[in-house]
Amino acid sequence: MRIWKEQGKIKVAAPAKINLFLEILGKRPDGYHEIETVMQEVSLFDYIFLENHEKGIEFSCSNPRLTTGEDNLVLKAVRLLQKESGISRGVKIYLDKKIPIGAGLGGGSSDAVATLVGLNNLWQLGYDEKKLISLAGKLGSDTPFFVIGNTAICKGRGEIIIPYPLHVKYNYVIIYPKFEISTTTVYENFKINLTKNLKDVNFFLQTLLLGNPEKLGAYLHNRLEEVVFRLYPGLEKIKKTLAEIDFCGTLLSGSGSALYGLCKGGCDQKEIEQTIKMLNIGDVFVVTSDFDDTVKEREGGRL
Ligand SMILES: C[C@](O)(CO)[C@H](O)COP(=O)(O)OP(=O)(O)OC[C@H]1O[C@@H](n2ccc(N)nc2=O)[C@H](O)[C@@H]1O
Ligand SMILES: Nc1ncnc2c1ncn2[C@@H]1O[C@H](COP(=O)(O)OP(=O)(O)OP(=O)(O)O)[C@@H](O)[C@H]1O
Repeated sequence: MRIWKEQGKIKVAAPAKINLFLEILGKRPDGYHEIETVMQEVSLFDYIFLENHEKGIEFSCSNPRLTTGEDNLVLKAVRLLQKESGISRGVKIYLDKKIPIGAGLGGGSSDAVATLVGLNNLWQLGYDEKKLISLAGKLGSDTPFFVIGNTAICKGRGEIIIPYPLHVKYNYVIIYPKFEISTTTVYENFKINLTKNLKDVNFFLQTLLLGNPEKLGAYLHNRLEEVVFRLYPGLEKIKKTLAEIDFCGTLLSGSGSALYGLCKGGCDQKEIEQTIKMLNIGDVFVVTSDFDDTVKEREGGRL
């Protein structure tokens, strides 16, 4: 999370994530699926602005299509912290929504963690990373990852985080076909086939460390693709169209609907962006895995 003060308000940048690898190991007694996934933060952000407010909780959002009721993950995070800390002080929150909704990019989960981090600072709670991870785990399966961010292996239902710091940079182009997919629906329709040859995350991780996209492309893996493409055949067509573009590999992120292409070293991302925009298959986002200094400066450092 990148957090800083701007005009007396606390501003938190909430990054999106993509899944570079996702394997489903089985179904758990609690109804969730046991997964092994490699998540990567990318430079596409929502922004959360927080300031003290004497009149209770005031929440607004730049995207009118997104609920600002109690079912918004930002408010779920506020309620959780109020209960946990016993603080009933008011707060005014504005969500500048840029991450596509229901896209498999973790936007809601990232906003929830950005709210936890922002309030931890505003209310001077002094919660450490371990505490924030535990709180985030109460808000969803993808949420704990965003406390650590960068690159991480996530296990369990996704709440067990193993940081996997990379010192190499990869560039991606994300395509959002402008429709939401329910994560619940996807998992409910997934058919556990235990005979299927499960992919080995360790081999993927060794390749990831090399920093060679030409090598990594063939090892991108998302076990949810088969069920998502069965439910939404149009997405498989988009993936095939993207495969004709000069990427090292293309993959669905999470439960979709967003797909992404892994760019070759030294490729012209802006040119690729223009090419895809002409295909008119969705919104296009050019992103990177390494928020270099300019991005950090633009997004702010830690308070
Ligand atoms: C698809 C991924 O985005 C990959 O990163 C995540 O696994 C989903 O994470 P998430 O959106 O935070 O998921 P949650 O909001 O916790 O769960 C939504 C629904 O997805 C299903 N679910 C989620 C995670 C998981 N490991 N197994 C599941 O079966 C459950 O039906 C759950 O009710
Ligand atoms: N702050 C929020 N931002 C986005 N979606 C939110 C938010 N709060 C609640 N939601 C709801 O959560 C659902 C999933 O939103 P989100 O954008 O996180 O999906 P996603 O990117 O597919 O997430 P994941 O990759 O974790 O499955 C949507 O139905 C949306 O209405």
